[in-house]
Amino acid sequence: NTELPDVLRGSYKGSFAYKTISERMPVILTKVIDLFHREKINIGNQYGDAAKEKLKQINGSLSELKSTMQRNKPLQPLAGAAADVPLWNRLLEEQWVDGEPPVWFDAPWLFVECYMYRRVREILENSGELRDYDYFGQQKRDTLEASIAAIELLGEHLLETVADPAALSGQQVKRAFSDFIGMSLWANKNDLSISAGAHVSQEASPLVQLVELNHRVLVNDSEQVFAQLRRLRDKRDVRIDIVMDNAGFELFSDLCLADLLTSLGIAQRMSLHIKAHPWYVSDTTPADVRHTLQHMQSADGKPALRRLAERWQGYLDAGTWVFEMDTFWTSPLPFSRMASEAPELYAHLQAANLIIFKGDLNYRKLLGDRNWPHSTGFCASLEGFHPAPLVALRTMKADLVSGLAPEREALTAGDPNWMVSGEWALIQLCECSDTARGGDEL
Ligand SMILES: O=P(O)(O)OC[C@@]1(O)O[C@H](CO)[C@@H](O)[C@@H]1O
Ligand SMILES: [Mn+2]
Repeated sequence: NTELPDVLRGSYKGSFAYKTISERMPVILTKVIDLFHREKINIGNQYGDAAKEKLKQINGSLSELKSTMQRNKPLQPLAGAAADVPLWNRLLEEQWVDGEPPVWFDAPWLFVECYMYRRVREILENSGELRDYDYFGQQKRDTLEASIAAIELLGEHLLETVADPAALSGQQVKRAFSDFIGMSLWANKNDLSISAGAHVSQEASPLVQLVELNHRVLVNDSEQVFAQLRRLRDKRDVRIDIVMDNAGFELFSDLCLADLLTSLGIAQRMSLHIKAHPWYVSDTTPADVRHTLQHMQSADGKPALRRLAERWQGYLDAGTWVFEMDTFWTSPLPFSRMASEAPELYAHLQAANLIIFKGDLNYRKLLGDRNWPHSTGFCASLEGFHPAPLVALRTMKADLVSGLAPEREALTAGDPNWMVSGEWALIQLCECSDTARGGDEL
C-alpha cells in the first residue's frame, strides 16, 4: 500500500504528544494520588479499614507508574483477570521494535496514553475492595453541578422545540437538527483531560455559544447529514448510534440530541456507547449516567429537567435507548482494526443507519492517530472503517486532522494553538458503508 503517514509520538519534541506525556499526564496521575490522600478517612468509613490500608499500596503503584513514564522506561504488561488483559498484552507485544520494548516517549502516543489510563484501572481493579471506585468521579460530579444553569437552559429549549413535532415545518426541523448537533459539538469543550483535571464547566448559554462559535466550525457537513436522514423518514426502524465522550454538560447535550432525534421521529432506536470504566478523566461511565439522571430528577425548582429525566428513563425502560459498554472503547486500537479485533462490535455498528462519534479521542482513533496531510480525504483517512455512514463531532484538541481544505485551514491563521485549544471544530461526514443498505443508504 502507499506509504502511510506515521502515527503521532512523544518522540516529536514540538508535538502535542510530547507536551501531553511530559506535562499533562503526570499531572493527571498526581491528582489521583492526591485524591486518595485527601479521601483516606472517607474511604475508610465507606469501604472499611482493609481498603484504607490498601491506599498505601495503591498510591505506591501510581507513583511507580508516574515515575516510569517520566523516566521513559519500558511499558510493563498488565496483570489480573480482567477480560481485556490478554488483548492489551498482545498489543503491547506488537509494540516491540527490533527486540526493544516500547517506551513512553517513542511508542505511539495513542497507545501510551490509553495504556496509562488502563494501568490506573488495573491498580484499582486488582485492589479488592476499591475495584469499582471511580477516581475521576468527584471531578465529573463537580463539572455537572457547575453546569446546571446551562443544562437547565438547554433542557427548556429542547422541551419547547419538541413540544408539538407535527407543528414543525421542514425548515424548523432542519434548523433544530443543526442547532442540537452544534450544541452537542461545542459541549465537547468541557473536557477534564485537556484541562489535566483542572475544573471545567459550561458557564455560557449553549444557545448563545452556538452563534458565537459558528464561524469556528472549519468543516460543517450537518446539512448533508440532515438531508440524507430525511431520506430514511419512511423507514420505521432507523437506529442512530452515538459513540459518546465526556460526562457532565456534554453527556446532557448528547442526550438532548438523542431526544430531538427520537421525539421528531427521525430515529426509532438509539444505541449510546459509553465506557466500561473511568477513562480520560471525564469520559462517561454507567455511574455517570445514573448520577446525571438522579441529579435531574432531584433538581428542585427545575421542572424541565424532572420532565426530561422521566422521559429519558422511559426510553431506557422501553429499550428505545440502550446504553452499551464494549471494552473495545477503552482499548488503544484505532477503529480501522475493529473489524478484525472486535468483529461482533463491528457487525453491531453495521446495523446502524448513522453513527455519531463525539470528541477528540474518538476522532484520533478514526484517523489511526496518523499525521495525515490536512487535505487528505476524511473517508480515506478512516483506512477502511466503514461499518455505516458516520459523522464526527470534534472540537480540535490534538495536532492531527483530515478532510480540511487549505482555504478552510486559512481561517485559523494567527491562532498558533488552533489544533489543540478546543476553540476550532469539525462536523465531518463519511457516507461510505460496507454493507448494502437497499437504496436507503445515507
Ligand atoms: O476525547 P476528548 O474528551 O474530546 O479529548 C480527549 C483529550 O483531552 O485527551 C487527549 C490529550 O490528552 C486528546 O485526545 C484530547 O485533548
Ligand atoms: Mn473524553
